Amino acid sequence: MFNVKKLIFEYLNTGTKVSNSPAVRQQIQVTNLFGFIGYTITFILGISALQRSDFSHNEDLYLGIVLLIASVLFFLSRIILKHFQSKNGYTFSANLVTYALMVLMLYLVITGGVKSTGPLWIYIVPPVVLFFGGLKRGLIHVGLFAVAVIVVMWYPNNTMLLAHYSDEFKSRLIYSFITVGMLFVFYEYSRQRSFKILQELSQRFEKQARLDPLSGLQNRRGMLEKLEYEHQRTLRHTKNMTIMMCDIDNFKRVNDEFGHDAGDQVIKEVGQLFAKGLRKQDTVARWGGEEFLFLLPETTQEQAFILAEKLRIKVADSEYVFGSTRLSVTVSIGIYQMHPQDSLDHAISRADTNLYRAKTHGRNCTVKTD
Ligand SMILES: Nc1nc2c(ncn2[C@@H]2O[C@H](COP(=O)(O)OP(=O)(O)OP(=O)(O)O)[C@@H](O)[C@H]2O)c(=O)[nH]1
Repeated sequence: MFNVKKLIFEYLNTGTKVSNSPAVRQQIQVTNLFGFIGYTITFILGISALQRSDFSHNEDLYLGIVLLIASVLFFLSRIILKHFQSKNGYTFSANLVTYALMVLMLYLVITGGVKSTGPLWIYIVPPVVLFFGGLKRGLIHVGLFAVAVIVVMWYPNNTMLLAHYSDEFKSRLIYSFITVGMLFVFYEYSRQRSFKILQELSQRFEKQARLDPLSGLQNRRGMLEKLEYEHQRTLRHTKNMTIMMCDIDNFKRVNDEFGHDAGDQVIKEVGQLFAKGLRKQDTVARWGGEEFLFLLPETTQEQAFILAEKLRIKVADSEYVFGSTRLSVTVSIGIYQMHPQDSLDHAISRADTNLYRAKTHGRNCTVKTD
């Protein structure tokens, strides 16, 4: 079945794969839309100008030819975008539309188009060039275009004009063009600013959604994403990967004896101590309550054991100060080195089993699979 909706969707999204940025993707969609409107309208107007001209040498013939050339250039921009699905392809395509449009508009101003109505089309220049070129380049293009129109219209003795315009028409045209241009510049500036603020906010929320507010470490969600990524990488490159599950011992007692706030402080400090003791490629996350999960890429369980013992001793040797209270805690750690056939759930549960064994061995110790 002929699916019009799908066809339109595919048409508008041609070339959008070149970028993950919603702003750039939107820009490409508008380029596609403008390209379509551009080449169909110029094509229709071009054909009707040719028909009017009866193919004899008059203004309509030239107008028709210029409009058809513009139509071909707009169509070409789409072909470039489709075949060179890259950032350079998009830039080239957008520049082609921008310059073809500006030259066409200037031609309409010079010749007057149909019965001197040609200049009325110039108002489409500001929105199109600002959208395609962005604020800075767009502003330069609008400015250059306005200067070109002024030069053409006010050149001594109207030497550059083929059409006749009254002085009132020329001045009103340029004033209104500058007003419309400035409004679009302001609109584009506000649009870009709002977009930037929204993007920053969304990035901040995205980051926060992966962080544990108490310890500042990754939370379960952030860690699961990292685990998934590392797991895939390890499988692809047949590398070692070890995980460690760690739990603060008798933590209930810390809460009961010193209060929940003191317990929170201990979780935070132990977390920071862990984070400081790791290499850049390792990750530690607060997995839940007083539990931490370590992800150690390219590490065997023997290497992990050395690290775990170092961290365990560091925690035990540290003093945690809460007001006038000084307390110490210990941790138990379960290690598991992943095998290629292991699922993540299986690996985590095996690390958990080793942690349980550490607890039953009297706590404050590290257990790996024998
Ligand atoms: N202060 C504080 N306490 C928490 C937090 N999350 C969990 N807890 C407490 O941690 C304690 C964990 O207790 P248990 O699971 O019995 O384990 P435990 O006392 O550490 O004993 P073992 O694990 O067997 O060594 C509970 O009292 C929880 O309320 C937290 O975010 N802050």
